[in-house]
Amino acid sequence: MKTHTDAPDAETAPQSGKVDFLASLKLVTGALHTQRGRILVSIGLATLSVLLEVLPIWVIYKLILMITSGQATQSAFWLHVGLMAVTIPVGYLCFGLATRLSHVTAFNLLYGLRMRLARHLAKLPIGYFSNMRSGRAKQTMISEPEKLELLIAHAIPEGISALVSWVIVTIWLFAVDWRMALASVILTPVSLGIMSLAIRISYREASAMQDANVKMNESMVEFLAGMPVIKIFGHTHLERQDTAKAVTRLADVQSEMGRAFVPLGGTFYALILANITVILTVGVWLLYICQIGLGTLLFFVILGANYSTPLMRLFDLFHHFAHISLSATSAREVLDQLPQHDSQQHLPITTHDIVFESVNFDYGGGEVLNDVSFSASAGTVTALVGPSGSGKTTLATLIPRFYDVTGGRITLGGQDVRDMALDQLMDCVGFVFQDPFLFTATISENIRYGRPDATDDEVQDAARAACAHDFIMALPDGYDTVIGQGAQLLSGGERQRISIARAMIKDAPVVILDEATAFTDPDSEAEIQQAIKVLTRDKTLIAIAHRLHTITEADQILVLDCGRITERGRHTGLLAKGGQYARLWQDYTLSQSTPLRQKEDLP
Ligand SMILES: Nc1ncnc2c1ncn2[C@@H]1O[C@H](COP(=O)(O)OP(=O)(O)OP(=O)(O)O)[C@@H](O)[C@H]1O
Repeated sequence: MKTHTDAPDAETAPQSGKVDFLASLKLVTGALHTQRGRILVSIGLATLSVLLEVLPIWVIYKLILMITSGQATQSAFWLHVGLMAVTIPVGYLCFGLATRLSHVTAFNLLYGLRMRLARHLAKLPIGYFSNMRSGRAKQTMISEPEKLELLIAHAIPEGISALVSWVIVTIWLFAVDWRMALASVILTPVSLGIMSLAIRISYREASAMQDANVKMNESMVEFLAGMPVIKIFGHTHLERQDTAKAVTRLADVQSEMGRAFVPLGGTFYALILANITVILTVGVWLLYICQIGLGTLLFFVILGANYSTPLMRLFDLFHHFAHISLSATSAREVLDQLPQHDSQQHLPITTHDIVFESVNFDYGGGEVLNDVSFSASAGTVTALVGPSGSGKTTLATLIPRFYDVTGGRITLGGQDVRDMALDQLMDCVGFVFQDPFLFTATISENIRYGRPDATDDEVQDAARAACAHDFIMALPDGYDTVIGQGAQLLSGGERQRISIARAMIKDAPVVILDEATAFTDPDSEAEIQQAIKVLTRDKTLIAIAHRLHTITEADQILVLDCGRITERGRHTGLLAKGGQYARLWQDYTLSQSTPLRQKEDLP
């Protein structure tokens, strides 16, 4: 029997630490062709803008030549001034248009990449997410793709135009006077050498920097999420938190990078500035020996001094490349994760019984379920009980394939759940989680999540059946009240009832309840039990229960211990047997009648 294994550990998967120089480009090449026209126009405009930037220097050179040779006329003077007056704003206009186009391209590609990541993540097995900390997830989805903006919006148009204009200007300089041109470029090989060393250092440090960044992100998210615990245990001093260590580590890595990088950057800029000294020395000497005129000297002083400006742009862009490539690598690694196997075959199912056949399962750290076999007939109630950690939730989550079994098989209506199309399986199964998750949306949108085409009346009927209608109507905007993070906060019991309403509206033939009444108060528990009876009428119900009085009428009770079924039967039969269930029941009834503090405990 084939098994479909879960994804590798997400904590390590997206962070290989290796820098693939072309990773960023490879990541977007598929989408780049859709934006090819925009990119080419943007590069063309950026190049034109750089050339228009140096054109006024040529105009000044021509003017000086005219004046020094006594050929200057008023009309020629105004023509040249007019040309300068046009080229400067046109150059800026071209640069503005190039930037606008490159940003539109970048945002389109980023949108596409994020959608690709989100769609791909939705296809990955749940195991991938349970190993992923929210700080890292945020980094992969939000911060890392953001860095590609620098590549697409700046590096491609500005980098390519800088390179092109640098080559053109070099040729131009040599065309005017090869000796002066040589003086202008003599320091360039040293500058390029320093640039390549700086890029190599930045590639070496980028990995440590990204790692420190991710750790700080994770730590910050945890720090904020754990604030109530931090406060109650008096750990509010940041110095005592791991967060402080993560922040310090990032600062250390940044300083280390600065220490390695700043001297190189400084030398690079100093050499660029030193260019003028060489040009002036050679130029004044050539002027002195009458080899060049004043116009040529001025031309080289102005153009030669600016000659390295494109190099400075490249230097600024290139030292970000390592970070961009690492971000692209981690996004690539997410996209390379194998999606959960989906047969995409809608198999014929006439009944909705669930059968576990010698099921084994482990999360990767030892067996959690061992040789579990049972059959839950359609329309019956199967209760799972057992000590904490015995594997009840794990067993239940295998049915909708949150994880795939590592041995044996699970069938629904006679079909292996792995052979069914995922959407068919999901249509068959409703799940009420122990800690229900509600989206930041209105209450009716949250309930309608169970069936998007449900009418308002159906949403209200489901809420009534889940005993949620009354408290919803008492909220400021009733069913239109926005709930979730940063909005109207609900109690645990209220959230649970909304999630029951959501499951009710889905009306799936198999329902799994993971301690669905855990947060309900005694007054509403009876009502919710009644609602659950309505929800699960004629359905195959698998219910995990710690509150054992809720499952006394179950058709079968499975007692789990250390991942094995140790007892099975009905409530009365299991009590009469006097085994593990009887002991659990005794402990449960005792805990229900024991006050938090006995009278004799009081001082
Ligand atoms: N995502 C996970 N990754 C690794 N181990 C896990 C994961 N979820 C649960 N486990 C382990 O599997 C075992 C069974 O856990 P499970 O949550 O299924 O037990 P349970 O009987 O439902 O417990 P409880 O009654 O406390 O909810 C435990 O040892 C637990 O630590």
